[in-house]
Amino acid sequence: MTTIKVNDEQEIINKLSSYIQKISSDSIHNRGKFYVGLSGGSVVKYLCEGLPKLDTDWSKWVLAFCDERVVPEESEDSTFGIYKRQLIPRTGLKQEQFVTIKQGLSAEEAAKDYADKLKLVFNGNNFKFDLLLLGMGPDGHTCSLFPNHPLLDEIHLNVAAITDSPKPPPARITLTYAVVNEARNCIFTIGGSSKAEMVKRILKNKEDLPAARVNPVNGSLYWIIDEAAAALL
Ligand SMILES: O=C1O[C@H](COP(=O)(O)O)[C@@H](O)[C@H](O)[C@H]1O
Repeated sequence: MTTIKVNDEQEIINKLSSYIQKISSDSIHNRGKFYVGLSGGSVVKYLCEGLPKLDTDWSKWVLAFCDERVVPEESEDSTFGIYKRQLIPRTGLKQEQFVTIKQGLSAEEAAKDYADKLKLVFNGNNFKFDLLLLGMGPDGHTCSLFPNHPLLDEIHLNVAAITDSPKPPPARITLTYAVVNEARNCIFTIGGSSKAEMVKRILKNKEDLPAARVNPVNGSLYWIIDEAAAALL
């Protein structure tokens, strides 16, 4: 694991962008495509500011979601909806390159449908992302994997439904650790003082919280943390 401390959120964006530039270029050069998993929350802002500056062949990108809220695409809570409005118009990306959840389904149905779509883009059940862009909530959750939730122990499903998310909205779908820990690269970006206590509990005290369970078996893990979030380390 590599921990990168930076001064502020602007430096998070700069550092994150340089990792994405390198990993996407290598993936496209070596395998012809770049498979990336996006998160919601604060990661959206970092990506919407950083990605438009990349020098890349956007047509080679395949974008999916580490988790998604089961809400209408027009809702402020829809992670894809935000990228659609704030990222697509500023890059060469097209909507068809995003693997999205189907509208109008229950969380259970949406998770199954999303897993089927991932099977198609990955040509099978081995969902090997080149890069997962992860956030962490102040409670230590990542994706929609929350502390003390039974989904933390899900070993059969690649994509799971959750209908009792402690953070609203309650209905979501999420990648499970079976997929997360198969990724070639995982990058957490953590900014702000509200995350400082949790950063300490995970990186210093080594507590077993959801974000701490991200540990790719054959991949690289990076935590990019700003000064405010790293204050208690
Ligand atoms: O609900 C969610 O929260 C996490 C963390 O969000 P943040 O705003 O604290 O960074 C996010 O990574 C996840 O994708 C989202 O659905």
